[in-house]
Amino acid sequence: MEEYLDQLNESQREAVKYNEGPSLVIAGAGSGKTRVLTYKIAYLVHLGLAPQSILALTFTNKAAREMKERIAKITGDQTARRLWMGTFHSIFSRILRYEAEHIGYPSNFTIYDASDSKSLLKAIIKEMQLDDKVYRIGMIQSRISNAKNALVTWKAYEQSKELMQHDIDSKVPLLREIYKRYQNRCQQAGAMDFDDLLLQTNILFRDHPQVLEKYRSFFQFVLVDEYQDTNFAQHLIVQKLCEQHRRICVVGDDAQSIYSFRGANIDNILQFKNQYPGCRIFKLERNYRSTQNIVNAANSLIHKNKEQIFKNVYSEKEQGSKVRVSSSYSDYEEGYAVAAMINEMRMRKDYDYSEFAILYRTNAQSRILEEALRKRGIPYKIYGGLSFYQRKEVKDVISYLRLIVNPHDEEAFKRVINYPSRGIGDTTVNKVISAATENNVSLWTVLNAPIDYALPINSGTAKKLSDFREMIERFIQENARLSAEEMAAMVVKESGIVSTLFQDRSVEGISKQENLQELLKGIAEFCELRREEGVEQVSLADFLSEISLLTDQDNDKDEQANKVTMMTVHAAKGLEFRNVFVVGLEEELFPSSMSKDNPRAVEEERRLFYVAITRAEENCVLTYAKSRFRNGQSAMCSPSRFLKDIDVQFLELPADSSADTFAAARERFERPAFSSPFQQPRAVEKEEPSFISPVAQAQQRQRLRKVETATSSPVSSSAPASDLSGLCVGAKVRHDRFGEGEVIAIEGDGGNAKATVAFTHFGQKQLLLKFARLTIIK
Ligand SMILES: Nc1ncnc2c1ncn2[C@@H]1O[C@H](COP(=O)(O)OP(=O)(O)OP(=O)(O)O)[C@@H](O)[C@H]1O
Ligand SMILES: [Mg+2]
Repeated sequence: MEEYLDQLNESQREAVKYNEGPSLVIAGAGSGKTRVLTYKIAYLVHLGLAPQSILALTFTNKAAREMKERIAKITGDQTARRLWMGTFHSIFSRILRYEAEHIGYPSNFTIYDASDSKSLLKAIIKEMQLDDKVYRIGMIQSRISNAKNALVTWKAYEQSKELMQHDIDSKVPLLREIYKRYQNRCQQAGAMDFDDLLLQTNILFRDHPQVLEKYRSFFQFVLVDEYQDTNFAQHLIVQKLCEQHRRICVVGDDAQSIYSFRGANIDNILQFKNQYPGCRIFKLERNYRSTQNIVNAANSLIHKNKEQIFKNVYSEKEQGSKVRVSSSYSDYEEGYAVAAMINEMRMRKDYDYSEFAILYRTNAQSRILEEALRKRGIPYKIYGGLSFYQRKEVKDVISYLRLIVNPHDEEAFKRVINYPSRGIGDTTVNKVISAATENNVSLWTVLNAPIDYALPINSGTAKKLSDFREMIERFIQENARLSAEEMAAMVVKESGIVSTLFQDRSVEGISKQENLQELLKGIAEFCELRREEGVEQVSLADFLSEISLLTDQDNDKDEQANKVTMMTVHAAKGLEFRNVFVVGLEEELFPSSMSKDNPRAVEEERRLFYVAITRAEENCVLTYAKSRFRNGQSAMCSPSRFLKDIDVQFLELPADSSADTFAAARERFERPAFSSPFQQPRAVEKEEPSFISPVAQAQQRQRLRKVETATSSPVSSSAPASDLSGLCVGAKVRHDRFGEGEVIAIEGDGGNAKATVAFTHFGQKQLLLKFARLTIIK
């Protein structure tokens, strides 16, 4: 019965079978940590532990799903389904729904997503008449979030002298008042934001020992994946559940701790053995994911970090290709080069598109890459960015559904009170909000008794408000007997959404209609799935709680599709692909400009790069561009310092830089910024991406030209190389991308002729005339 354990190596098997106390598996990427966790769960079930008494916490819903599928293969479906397995947020939101009454929330509480929180904060800052350039939403949101993840409630915040001083020093003395109002408003609306799910669980366990006791004895075994990225709030929940029975197993890798900006604390894993004296520590050394070259390249990189637990990681797979470094002239060319390489690699070996991933540091990089893939006809899917449920037309419908389940939901209320337009203007809505705030009640409560709350409105407006209220009440009544899909169909019809949306015959309008249909289809499929699981009446509340916790990594509408995956490195944690491109390896981008001067932050960026490289099984390509369009202008960039951290013997460098010249460039990088060869104004020299065969290069050049003539993107031009015979120093010229400027020097001749031009908006650039496509204007 235990033959599945043969699929593990000796150290993994030992870690799985150890069952005499707390254990920690700490090991490098790809060494089978997640696999150990998965098999350990199956093993525990075989030992006789009831599956519902096992709690397994993962970093994404996707990881939980994959683990469950794997376990189901060993233990059977029925068993796997009963496990408590999911992200911290999804598991504890479930528990909070059962226990909501203890902490003053309704069990049908709404979960505010980041944009709901933002919208509420915006409203509060406006009501308090604060300057939103000083009280910047993003900053306020992250400071409140950090406070919550450190378990600082608004009351504790208000009483803390240190925090008060910190706020005064950073010129936002009223932050604590914002936090207080925000929290009160969430409470009035019966809503929790993501961070509340962890904070409120902690409050629940702290203030209600009998509840804690119940879950302590309920969860007989607790397992946590990616433990290095837990924050204080998560860490404490786990500790509370396990400190008595000590049946806990966590796995992680300090070298992959990449979420400190969200309060993750690497000490949680480093201190584990002190917290659970006598705990067994298992180390796994063999990497099963990647070729030797990839593992060695990643090792040589991470060893540059000062703070780390030393680990020996090796691969017994083939040596494989070296990690390739490719440079491009610009971010646009980087995109084309990646697309060309994907096609080339597919020609050489029969890879599916789904076996490629493009990883970037920031979501903003995806647009240019997408454009390049689209032009090459390469199918792709993007994780993160604006998810389906964030699109306006989809979120509008969802807001109706949220209001039906919880009519006190303020953000949902504000979205739909005048959508579709029913003549209820902002002035009226603001009156409702003021009355609600003054009386500490929800907007819905005011709507139900406008006279009691002395709402200053005329009879016409009063009628419109009461029509809206009646409609929502009717929906609420129907919701008691209809399924989620029937309810959604009724809402879009009777609220007037369908007739409003379907009047719009523009391309945009049609795409909105399609999204609406897609949403209805999604709800129907969800109901169908639940019915198959035996749920008779699938409620709206079920559907909403399912979608409210989808994370960036869960955009799996076309998970099975044969498409290239595009995502941030953060989102790629724990995943693996045969071929990985890590793009934008430039200073100011990777490491990011925010981290570059802070040694600890640079170490975290280096860990992030380590995560990126170690996703690759067979091929890993690292690319950088020499110029990139950022903040409205094209700027020169230098290759990332991390490229020189990798031992050169595991790299294949660009054709334009032999190992030596590359090393020289890297050395120069250490000197003042302007001395880097890549920062000199060598702007428009074209360079082909490296290591593509000459034939492919020629084809690519031809295709690039075709693409350039076919598009109107800022980098391209439809003008053929111009007649520059009259070009002289002092001439006024126009360039497609850089605009107007004056020639200040000309040197070289024939194909090598270059002009130095001082552009009005882009500064001085040296241009290779055969490519530059300048027009003389004076
Ligand atoms: N003993 C083994 N035999 C065969 N394949 C294995 C073995 N152990 C792990 N693998 C495979 O190696 C790959 C990496 O394993 P896994 O994802 O569990 O590593 P990990 O340590 O969790 O990596 P990460 O640090 O990136 O999360 C997976 O494809 C896994 O199935
Ligand atoms: Mg893993």
